[in-house]
Amino acid sequence: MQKIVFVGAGAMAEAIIQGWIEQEVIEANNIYVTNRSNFERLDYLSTKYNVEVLQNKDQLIDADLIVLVVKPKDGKSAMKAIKPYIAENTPILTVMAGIAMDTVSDILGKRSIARVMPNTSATIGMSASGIAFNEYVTEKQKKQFMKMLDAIGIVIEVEEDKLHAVTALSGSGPAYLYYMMEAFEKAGTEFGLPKETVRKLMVQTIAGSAAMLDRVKEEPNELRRKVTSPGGTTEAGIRALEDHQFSEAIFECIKSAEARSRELAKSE
Ligand SMILES: NC(=O)C1=CN([C@@H]2O[C@H](COP(=O)(O)OP(=O)(O)OC[C@H]3O[C@@H](n4cnc5c(N)ncnc54)[C@H](OP(=O)(O)O)[C@@H]3O)[C@@H](O)[C@H]2O)C=CC1
Ligand SMILES: O=C(O)[C@@H]1CCC=N1
Repeated sequence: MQKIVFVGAGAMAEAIIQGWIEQEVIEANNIYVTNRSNFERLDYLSTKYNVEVLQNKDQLIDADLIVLVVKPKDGKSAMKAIKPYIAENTPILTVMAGIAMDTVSDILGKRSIARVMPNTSATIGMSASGIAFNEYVTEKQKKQFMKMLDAIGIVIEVEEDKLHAVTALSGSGPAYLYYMMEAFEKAGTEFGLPKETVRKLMVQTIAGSAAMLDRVKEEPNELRRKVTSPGGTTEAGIRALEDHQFSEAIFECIKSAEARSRELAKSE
């Protein structure tokens, strides 16, 4: 990849840019960034990561890849604005939640399109991404896309329709876990521990539990059973979670996010 242009320069663009640079997917000076109007933000990215700022749209013509990473509501206008300047066969990687690849090709023309749902842990090479491809993506391009996404975490190919579920689970997922951390920190400090102590204990507990699930190949309920002594503390804690409909709350969380992703797809 010689030249990648990011259309959109917000949180997710930065996460991917940082990940690609750190994982040496592409050299910083081959990455170009553009946005709608926030020039300070472009300055910040160019100073922090040594990426180039797109000076005018004529520079889109020789891009090897265009990454669309604007909010879904801005997707159509962003695509219409670049359409007259891009080459006929430049592949597109769209990171926009809820916008179908058909919508992208309706505006930008028939071409190779990959649609990915990463998450912000791409920043540290730990994204969990789902990806779908349209019919114009060649096997060679598919391999290239998979390699690029693999460099910033793990990537799993799914049918495009299933990206709504991926968005609800792993796209939004970091926010749920940060929300849970906020609750642990609030509870832990109320019981007399310094916030920093609670953070260290819980970060390690979450990382350790995730690593156990990944490595020991046992089901979550089996691992849970091994922690739960009859009549002990864990049992008391789990009972309180059940009393407060923990499983139902998680189900509603995923259901609401998945439904919202579908709504966004309809409204765009
Ligand atoms: N944040 C996350 O955790 C994840 C986000 N996503 C998806 O990534 C996309 C971007 O999200 P995020 O980075 O959080 O959003 P941000 O609001 O942080 O960034 C949006 C960017 O889009 C730019 N923009 C808006 N309109 C245009 C336009 N017409 N032309 C060029 N650039 C434009 C904005 O520029 P300006 O500031 O100048 O207005 C800004 O740089 C969304 O579709 C989201 O669904 C996917 C997975 C995870
Ligand atoms: O909240 C959102 O809409 C985006 C998609 C996944 C994470 N953030």
